[in-house]
Amino acid sequence: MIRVKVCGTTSVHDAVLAAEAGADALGFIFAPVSKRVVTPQVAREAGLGVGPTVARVGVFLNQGLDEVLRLAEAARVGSVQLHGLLSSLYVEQVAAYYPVLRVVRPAELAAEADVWSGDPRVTLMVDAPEPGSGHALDWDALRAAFPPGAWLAGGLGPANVAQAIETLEPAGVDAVSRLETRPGVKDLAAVVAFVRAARSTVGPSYPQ
Ligand SMILES: O=C(O)c1ccccc1N[C@@H]1O[C@H](COP(=O)(O)O)[C@@H](O)[C@H]1O
Repeated sequence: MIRVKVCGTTSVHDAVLAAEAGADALGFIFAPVSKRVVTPQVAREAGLGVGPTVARVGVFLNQGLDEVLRLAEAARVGSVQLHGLLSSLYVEQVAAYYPVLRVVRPAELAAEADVWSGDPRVTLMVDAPEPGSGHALDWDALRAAFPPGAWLAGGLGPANVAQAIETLEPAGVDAVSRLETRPGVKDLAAVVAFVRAARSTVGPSYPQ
């Protein structure tokens, strides 16, 4: 079944709404440059508010290893999502502590898929070059290179997520900017519609 992640959660209130809407995972952005940055304390409280079945993911952009591990621990997230220009060694070091969603641009996909193929600690997520911008990718152009088991992000929302899933059969989808009334504040109707639209698809045809 397709996994649905709602990213950019900045309050306990929005975390609970997304969980009740059926999200499998919530993303908490710890990149200081983001308009959706959240403190580890709020992320931790939000995690306690949604119960044990909703995964919590810490999201980072070009941040040092110590900072990633410190914030992830303080927030009690279960996995981390790594954006940016990062060496394989760095990703390995983080993966020694947390399962990693390694975010790559379409141009980097083939090389990164080679590096991480068969490594259960690292799952690829394909996103637009500027994370959190709401720009959708050209899914048809990605079709040949999209690896089984990879996740998809980039400009996904209620109106296009089903089409994206049907085209690429990702293992999971992730969105933020099309699910907001303003940066960092969730639009409940959009979150509900996004989860529903993603679930309306049949999901990946390969074994998970
Ligand atoms: O949204 C942000 O501000 C952000 C900042 C730093 C790293 C990641 C960020 N968001 C991620 O962007 C993608 C897709 O966003 P969108 O749906 O296209 O707006 C998603 O993976 C977010 O986790």
